Amino acid sequence: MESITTDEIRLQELQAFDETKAGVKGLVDQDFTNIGKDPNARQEIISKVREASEKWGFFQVVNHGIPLNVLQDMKEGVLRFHEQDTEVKKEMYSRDLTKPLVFTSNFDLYSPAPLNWGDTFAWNMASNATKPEDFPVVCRDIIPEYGRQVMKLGMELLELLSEALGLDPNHLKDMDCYKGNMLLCHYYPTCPEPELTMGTAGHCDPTILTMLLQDHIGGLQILHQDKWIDVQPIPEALVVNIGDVMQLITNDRFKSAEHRVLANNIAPRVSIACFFRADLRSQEKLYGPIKELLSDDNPPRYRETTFVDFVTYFNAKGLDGISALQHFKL
Ligand SMILES: O=C(O)CCC(=O)C(=O)O
Ligand SMILES: [Fe+2]
Repeated sequence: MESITTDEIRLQELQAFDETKAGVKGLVDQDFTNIGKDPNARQEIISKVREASEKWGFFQVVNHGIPLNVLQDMKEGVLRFHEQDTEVKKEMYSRDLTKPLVFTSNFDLYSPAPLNWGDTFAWNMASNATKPEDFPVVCRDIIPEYGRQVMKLGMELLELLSEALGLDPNHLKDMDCYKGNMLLCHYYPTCPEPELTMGTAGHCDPTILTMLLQDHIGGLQILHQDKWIDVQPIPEALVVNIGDVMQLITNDRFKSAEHRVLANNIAPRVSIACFFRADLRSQEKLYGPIKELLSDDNPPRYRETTFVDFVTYFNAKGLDGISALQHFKL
């Protein structure tokens, strides 16, 4: 099996935090040197991934093999895109998120939920309709390069997560959990009255998993045991969170963690989310609790759905604070 051979991976569990300040105090730092060379090291990573996915639904990965300069260039490229003149950006403006490349604002503009303070440039990575010259000139090289690297790392993670569930390493990949991936390049402008709104209101992701690169500004928080906890920026880290569809197919074993982004009046913030999901154009594949994980003591808690039905329901509902999973419960 292909595995990480040269790069160390350390997972930083969001484990110890200062409850009084509701911030992450000491991240427990696990050194995963030799993941590819040493089977014991790999097993140790798998057990850390399992623990974090069951308990938090969130973890940060460092020494993952994506070079720091690629992460840096990506954040700068996305900032350059969003800081262009509106006249330039409006060429790409659309509310149709199925297009290969779109610039949009408030995906849930017409839903009843409150509006969020942010814009997004989205790339449907699976669409082979995107030609290199279609990418905006200010980030033409870095977006596909980052996309390639984050996909590669994500495929490794799908293997680790499959193994963490006691399944064959290829199980999640064989379920096509990556064939409709989307890269969401967010920009949260400085907000004059941040107490009146949110960058992104509390939500879980309509994904299998999400891999997020955030800049140094901060504002991302996760809800854990009724407290909002800051996910402090680490320049070389990627934040991984379990999505709703992963919670559904693991029959609640892995947790889809609610998270939000605060608006701020200090500086604009950039983040890039890679949504791992199945191809939304496919109406055939059904996603329900994985049979191998079920037993008499663990009967299915959700009905089967197509990925597109899940996402359509999620988008129509908007970020109203109610889990989309409720709708799919048996
Ligand atoms: O901007 C962030 O840090 C998070 C974005 C997010 O939650 C999302 O794209 O689903
Ligand atoms: Fe999210």
